[in-house]
Amino acid sequence: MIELDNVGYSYGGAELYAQISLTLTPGSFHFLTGPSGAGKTTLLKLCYGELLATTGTVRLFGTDARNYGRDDVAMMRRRIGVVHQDCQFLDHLPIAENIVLPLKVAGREAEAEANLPDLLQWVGLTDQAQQLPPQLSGGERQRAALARAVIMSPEVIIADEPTGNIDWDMSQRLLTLLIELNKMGKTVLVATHDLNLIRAAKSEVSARLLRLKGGRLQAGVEL
Ligand SMILES: Nc1ncnc2c1ncn2[C@@H]1O[C@H](COP(=O)(O)OP(=O)(O)OP(=O)(O)O)[C@@H](O)[C@H]1O
Repeated sequence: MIELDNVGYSYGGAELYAQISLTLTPGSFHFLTGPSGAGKTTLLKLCYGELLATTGTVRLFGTDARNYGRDDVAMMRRRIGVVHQDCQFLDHLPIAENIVLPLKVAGREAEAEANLPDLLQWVGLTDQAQQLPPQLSGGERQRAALARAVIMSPEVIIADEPTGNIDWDMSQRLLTLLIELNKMGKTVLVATHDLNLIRAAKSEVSARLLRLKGGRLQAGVEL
């Protein structure tokens, strides 16, 4: 469903990578690791169509990412839920409003009201629903960001360092949620520095480890 074929990317200077190939098949679970600055966030952005490859081809749901028009790109992005590194909430809106915002923007208010209680319960934030994002802990914010990412029922979940600033118990809780999503059939791609998290996942899910280093993507790396 997401396919990178000999992809290269440059922000204008030197090439960050050349000839990266990767296929995310439906229902797969991948961890993406590698040193800071290796280009993990950039690679994720290529995978959800936020950036276009400088060379090579990215196919999203069978279509070359370059061929998505403005309307199609909005539709395509609803099929991919993204948990951003910094969560990107609107701080003046209660967390519940932030979570349902994508559905409301899509004009699906009734669905937003109907789905919210179950979703809040799933991420364990029922009691925090009316709090503003700055009032939540790091772990709560990440779980809220995951709830927002899944509210449109996407087929793919992409998470960028979802456990970056949270403690181990919270990290494991978030990992459990990601594994549950994968067991429901969602395709999951998680960028992380946290090798303990990857080790913890190994006994729970059949995950593939990708390592980005020196402009190369190694697949199936052992820890
Ligand atoms: N918008 C941008 N313009 C120019 N250079 C950028 C931009 N975004 C990222 N870079 C550079 O591209 C390289 C890769 O950045 P990226 O954020 O993808 O790495 P990363 O592996 O996710 O790093 P980290 O683990 O620290 O989050 C870095 O050298 C970064 O400075």
